[in-house]
Amino acid sequence: MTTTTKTPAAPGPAPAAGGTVLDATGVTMRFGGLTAVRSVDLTVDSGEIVGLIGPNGAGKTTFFNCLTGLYVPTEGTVKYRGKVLPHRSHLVTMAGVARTFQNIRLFANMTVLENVLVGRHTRTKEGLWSALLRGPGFRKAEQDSENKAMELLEFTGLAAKRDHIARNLAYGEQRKLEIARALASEPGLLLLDEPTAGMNPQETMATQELVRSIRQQGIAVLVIEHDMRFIFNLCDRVAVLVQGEKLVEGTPERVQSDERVVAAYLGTPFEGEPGESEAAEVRAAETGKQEAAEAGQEEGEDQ
Ligand SMILES: Nc1ncnc2c1ncn2[C@@H]1O[C@H](COP(=O)(O)OP(=O)(O)OP(=O)(O)O)[C@@H](O)[C@H]1O
Repeated sequence: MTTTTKTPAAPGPAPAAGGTVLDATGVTMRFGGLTAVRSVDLTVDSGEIVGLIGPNGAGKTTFFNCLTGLYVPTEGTVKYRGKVLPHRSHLVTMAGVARTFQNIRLFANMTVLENVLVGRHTRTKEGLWSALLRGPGFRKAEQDSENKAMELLEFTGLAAKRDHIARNLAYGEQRKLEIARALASEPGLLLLDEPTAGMNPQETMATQELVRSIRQQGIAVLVIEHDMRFIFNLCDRVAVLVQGEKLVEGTPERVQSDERVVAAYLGTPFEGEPGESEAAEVRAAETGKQEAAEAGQEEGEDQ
């Protein structure tokens, strides 16, 4: 995979320097009796790449879904540039937050270019009548959109495949196309859900470079990924979710050396882990039983 940066697209207005782009406060998501995300606070600042990691089932994708209007959080608020985001995914995209999905969601039978053009629909102003009449305004808007889509295909290294059918692309290219399509909506914040899943090491490296280039375009990035090397090489800050709760947040160095994070990944309970108090009670009871049994055995031996 190659990342072409020579003709960088200019996706959307560059965010003002500094400041908070995303501000999620107390986000909780319950499904019946299951609390998938519990009171999570997370910010992403302008120009930042923030990583969200955690073991399988930790609640990462559920949290993304709460941020992007797919789920209405049971509690909590999500603000983008100081404004509460609506609970509708297309309105969230219009507000300036775009995302990719863990399971690639392309229009499989459409061309690469068409997929990116679909991503531009939130930014095109031409109405239904203009489209039906195909007047000069519509044709100009269409040409502008195509130019922008082509810039994004150059940017992601897919320009040569513009007329290929999406389903025929290699897996890594499909992931890049998802990113190009998300960028087409001119976001100020891009959420990537496992962008390197299924990629080989070269593709993963190229994706790392692509994400850096996206940041250079003035777009903040929040990324979920299981590939720790990718996360720790790329991110300015990393937050760790475990059983729906934010366990640790900090620089990659700090997170990497936190013994609670290591324990969470190895499946070893640690002090303060959700459910640890119950586990401690069970251990105490087990120890008590064992001591009683040993005492009984000693008594027997003494007799
Ligand atoms: N729509 C839903 N209805 C009921 N339970 C759900 C729903 N979505 C997610 N869950 C549950 O919420 C928990 C968190 O799932 P989620 O997919 O967010 O975790 P994750 O950290 O993204 O996991 P992975 O890394 O494996 O993708 C899991 O127990 C999951 O089964």
